[in-house]
Amino acid sequence: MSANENVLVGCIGGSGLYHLDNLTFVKKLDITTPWGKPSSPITISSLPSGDLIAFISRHGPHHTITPTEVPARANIAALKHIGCQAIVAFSAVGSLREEIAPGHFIIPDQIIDRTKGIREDTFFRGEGVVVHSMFGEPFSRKLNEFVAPKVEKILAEAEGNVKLHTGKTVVCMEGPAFSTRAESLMYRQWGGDIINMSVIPEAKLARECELDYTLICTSTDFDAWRVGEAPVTVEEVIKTLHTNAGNSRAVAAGLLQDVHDVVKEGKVLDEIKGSMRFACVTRADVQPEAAKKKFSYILPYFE
Ligand SMILES: CSC[C@H]1O[C@H](OP(=O)(O)O)[C@H](O)[C@@H]1O
Ligand SMILES: Nc1ncnc2[nH]cnc12
Repeated sequence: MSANENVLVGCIGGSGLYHLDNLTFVKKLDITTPWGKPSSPITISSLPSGDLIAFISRHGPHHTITPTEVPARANIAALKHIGCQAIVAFSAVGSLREEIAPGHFIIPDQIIDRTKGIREDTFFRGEGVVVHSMFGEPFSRKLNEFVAPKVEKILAEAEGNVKLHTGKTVVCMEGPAFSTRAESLMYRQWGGDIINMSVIPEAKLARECELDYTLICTSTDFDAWRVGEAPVTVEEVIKTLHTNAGNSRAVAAGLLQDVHDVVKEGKVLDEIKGSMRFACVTRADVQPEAAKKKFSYILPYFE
């Protein structure tokens, strides 16, 4: 790669966001990880400065992968393996709150996991090695705090003066069907503010790889909780998806250089980097060699 240096920042695009703007294409990487192939080839592009950014389309370039089937382990492992230290992911979400209107942006800081246990949500299962990552704060607090004011400023300058909400809780459901009214109302009582189908296991796997992970969400609908109004449909989601994707591209274009720079300086990494060093309960001398080799793809402690 005609690199200024490594690819330090990975970007994952969600529904409606299948490419980024204001970048110069460098190459596509067709990687196979020990956990299979990512959702899409990884597009490596350069920012105007020459610094490199990696991009993966979560549901594939033509949206052919369901939320349950997203190869999240391969996506995260591939980004880690090529040198990424931080991930800026995007997601289209439903709103569980009156004040979060379609079109608004949200950077959540908590997750309620309502997936059904059918997704591969850890690198450490079936390998004879027991690892427990810390996940009390599922997003990178420092990266969230770094990006929020920048996103707010970019949105204030964008058409429509789009609002940004921070400090919210995202519910992650299995799908693919949307929630029932009863579920939607229950999520509100639980403290959920927005809902999607993709933050789990992405956030867990990013943590297992010691990646700083932030999720920039765009609201597309009011889910199913508003009594007297029709529950969400794909038709409704698609109505706002296009505008939201345009705004997400503007956010990415205005944000990624700053994220790259702060990651390069090591400023946002001091909490999560190193967090897996003592997460393994299984003694090194009883860890199977094959497992160690596999894990060395994503973490230095198994080398
Ligand atoms: C198209 S509506 C449901 C779908 O949209 C969101 O995808 P993503 O998070 O990748 O933007 C949501 O999580 C569901 O997968
Ligand atoms: N209402 C909703 N529920 C789950 N995921 C979504 N993505 C966009 N809107 C959604």
